[in-house]
Amino acid sequence: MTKPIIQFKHVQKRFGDNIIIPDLNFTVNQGEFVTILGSSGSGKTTTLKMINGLWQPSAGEILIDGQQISKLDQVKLRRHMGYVVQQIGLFPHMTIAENIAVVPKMLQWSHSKIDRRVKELLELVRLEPGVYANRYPQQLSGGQQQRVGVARALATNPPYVLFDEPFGALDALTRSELQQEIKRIHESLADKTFMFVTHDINEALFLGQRVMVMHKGQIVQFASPEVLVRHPATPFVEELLGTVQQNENLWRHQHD
Ligand SMILES: Nc1ncnc2c1ncn2[C@@H]1O[C@H](COP(=O)(O)OP(=O)(O)OP(=O)(O)O)[C@@H](O)[C@H]1O
Repeated sequence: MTKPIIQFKHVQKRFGDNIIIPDLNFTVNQGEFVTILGSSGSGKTTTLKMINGLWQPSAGEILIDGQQISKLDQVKLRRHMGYVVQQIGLFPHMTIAENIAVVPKMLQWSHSKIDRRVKELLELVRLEPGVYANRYPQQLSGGQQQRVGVARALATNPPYVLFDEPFGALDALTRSELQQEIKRIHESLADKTFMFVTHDINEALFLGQRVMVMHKGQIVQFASPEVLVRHPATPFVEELLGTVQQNENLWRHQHD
């Protein structure tokens, strides 16, 4: 059965006089993998930041698991949401194991519980614990550091994980590997809700069970990849999909 887990009801966000998001309405169900796709400045990051309570909406309401976000304890809320960003933000003076263990330590988990969890997470993101646990971030490649970022976000087993362009700075091959990993991880963890911001349409279509297309602070289409490709709702979506086709044509042409 589908259970609404993140709901936006007439959400507006303004910075000063600037209305960035005029009236946002959507529902994400428990266990879904939703990608948010849109041009630069369309409000993707702002939407994610309102989900984890980093920013408050200027009007309207956001419900997390049926409860108004404004009434929830903000620290607890953030601990229930993993957050993975492009600038991973690993602490350079801490080992990989220590980086993953930051929040569990704050929550005063026992040493043995932390050790077990770190090992489990490193295995989940396919970094051999014996090799990587005691290394420092600068001894890892960009892709490996992103894997640590994912492990850290999952450390306390949060029901929601938010991703903000996590693979934006990686080369195409590493990016594609990590996309497959993140899809596998979502499938292997029952009932986790993933929301993933990207401006790469291929990434959005590959990862998302549904894709939310944003333009100028509004949702122009929120549908499965199949529906999006077959029935683009607006000329903007058509244009986005057209860029994929153009790239393919270019690639084919070059290899003819
Ligand atoms: N703290 C802020 N103060 C004022 N304006 C802001 C602030 N944060 C974001 N904005 C504006 O809000 C709009 C949406 O920004 P947001 O970061 O959500 O876009 P985005 O879709 O994530 O873009 P990108 O893909 O470039 O990261 C932009 O026009 C941005 O300039």
